[in-house]
Amino acid sequence: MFLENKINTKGKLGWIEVIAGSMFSGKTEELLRRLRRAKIAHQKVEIFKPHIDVRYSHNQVVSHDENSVLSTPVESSGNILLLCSNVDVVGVDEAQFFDNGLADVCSQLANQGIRVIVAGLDMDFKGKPFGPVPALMACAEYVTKVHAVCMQCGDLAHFSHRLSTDEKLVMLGEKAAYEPLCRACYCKATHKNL
Ligand SMILES: Nc1ncnc2c1ncn2[C@@H]1O[C@H](COP(=O)(O)OP(=O)(O)O)[C@@H](O)[C@H]1O
Ligand SMILES: Cc1cn([C@H]2C[C@H](O)[C@@H](COP(=O)(O)O)O2)c(=O)[nH]c1=O
Ligand SMILES: [Zn+2]
Repeated sequence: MFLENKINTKGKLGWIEVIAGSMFSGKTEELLRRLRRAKIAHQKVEIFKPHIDVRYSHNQVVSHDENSVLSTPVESSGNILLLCSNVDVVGVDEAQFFDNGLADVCSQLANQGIRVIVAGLDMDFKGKPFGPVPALMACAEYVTKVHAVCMQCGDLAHFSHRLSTDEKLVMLGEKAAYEPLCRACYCKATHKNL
């Protein structure tokens, strides 16, 4: 389990944590757990999500188990910088939907002494790196890869298999639209060779 350092000990800078994995792997729950602990420690926390993520709520980060926290929807990563004065911890969910400036924004926040915790899909439904998440994983001090349970065989899953033939990169949805699969079951489902 991830245990946090103390914020800003002896004038040190902040840092970046990334929580990445497939759909249903517990990214949002882990993000909410870390943010809850920061609030218990009386740290000032701000939470952001991309404005296009209206799946459960316009202004809340919500997990598949319906745990939630208020958040600010933003149109671009640059808005996060503008909205982060006097903050100890910044949380970002659904990072895959942000622009490629997100890694730079998170680095700037960390350089200002802020702890930045980012959650997002590392791969899209085709198994390709998704948006700014891979770059963030490269810049982060701490990367936690979480896994779902494969809906076909029960192994660890790290692919998000789309159940429709829709080819759009961005298609919001949950269980009716996607299933988490392990590598073997994903290859079988998408007719890729092992
Ligand atoms: N196939 C699955 N594997 C793991 N968890 C699942 C699965 N299907 C539903 N869940 C539920 O989803 C929860 C994780 O939700 P959430 O944190 O929102 O995931 P993520 O943000 O990674 O999509 C789990 O605690 C579990 O109750
Ligand atoms: C794989 C994949 C997913 N999406 C969408 C589907 C959901 O709305 C979110 C992921 O949410 P979660 O909190 O990780 O469950 O992303 C997409 O638009 N395109 C994709 O390829
Ligand atoms: Zn499987």
